[in-house]
Amino acid sequence: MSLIIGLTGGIASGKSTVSTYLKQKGIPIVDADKIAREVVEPDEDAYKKIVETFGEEVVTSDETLHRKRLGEIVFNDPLAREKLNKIVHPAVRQRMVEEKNRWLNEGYQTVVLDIPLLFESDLFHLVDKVLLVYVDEETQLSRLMARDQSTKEAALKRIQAQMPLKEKVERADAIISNNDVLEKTYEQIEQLISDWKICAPSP
Ligand SMILES: CC(C)(COP(=O)(O)OP(=O)(O)OC[C@H]1O[C@@H](n2cnc3c(N)ncnc32)[C@H](O)[C@@H]1O)[C@@H](O)C(=O)NCCC(=O)NCCS
Ligand SMILES: Nc1ncnc2c1ncn2[C@@H]1O[C@H](COP(=O)(O)OP(=O)(O)OP(=O)(O)O)[C@@H](O)[C@H]1O
Repeated sequence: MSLIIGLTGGIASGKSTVSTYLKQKGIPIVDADKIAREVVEPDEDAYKKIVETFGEEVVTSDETLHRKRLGEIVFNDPLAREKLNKIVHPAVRQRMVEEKNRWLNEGYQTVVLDIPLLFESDLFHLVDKVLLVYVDEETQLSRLMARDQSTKEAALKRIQAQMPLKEKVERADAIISNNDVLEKTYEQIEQLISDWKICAPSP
């Protein structure tokens, strides 16, 4: 029996921290953020649509996407964000499913789909269980500002582009609280591996 886990949370809640730990245990991770970068490389359809929609100002001198500039546009304008999501999300979903199926075909029984917008994009049908990484609002804001070297205003805009973490809590199958030191987070992951009988070893 396979187990597909949807790993989610808010921005800077600690999804990568959890997925990195699980990866070290030999569990395959399908990373939506990574795929979202791949599908907007210059030779991809999504790239062309983004440039048509947002103009040359979102392209750098080496023809790659100017992520900072595009981020400034879409995190300040819900309609622009909706347009970008409509271009990028279908391609991301398709590649996530392909990647997950490849791991299953190789004989892995547990695959983790790391999807920041699992709730917002209603992607429950892709997973068997939802694992939420939780932090309180203050911690989320300070970690986001520190990691991205961003202002409070910019960080809040990004947080507010997502469903509040407190609402996500109610719909998750399990929650990892990442407010404390990393050691405490790792302990909770170990407990979850045991509770959900997660099969770590490669086939
Ligand atoms: C706007 C973009 C260019 C900004 O790039 P940047 O390098 O600054 O951020 P990065 O991609 O690393 O995303 C960081 C985090 O922002 C949040 N985020 C990204 N896109 C969105 C979005 N459309 N809505 C809400 N939150 C988002 C996620 O929590 C993500 O983990 C980029 O985020 C993007 O292309 N977003 C659209 C695709 C998308 O929704 N990706 C998220 C998962 S599929
Ligand atoms: N328990 C912790 N204690 C201190 N710092 C932490 C802890 N967990 C994560 N961090 C830091 O907080 C930041 C956000 O963590 P991480 O990148 O894992 O979040 P994320 O949910 O994957 O973010 P994103 O949504 O942007 O992809 C990082 O700089 C990370 O090093």
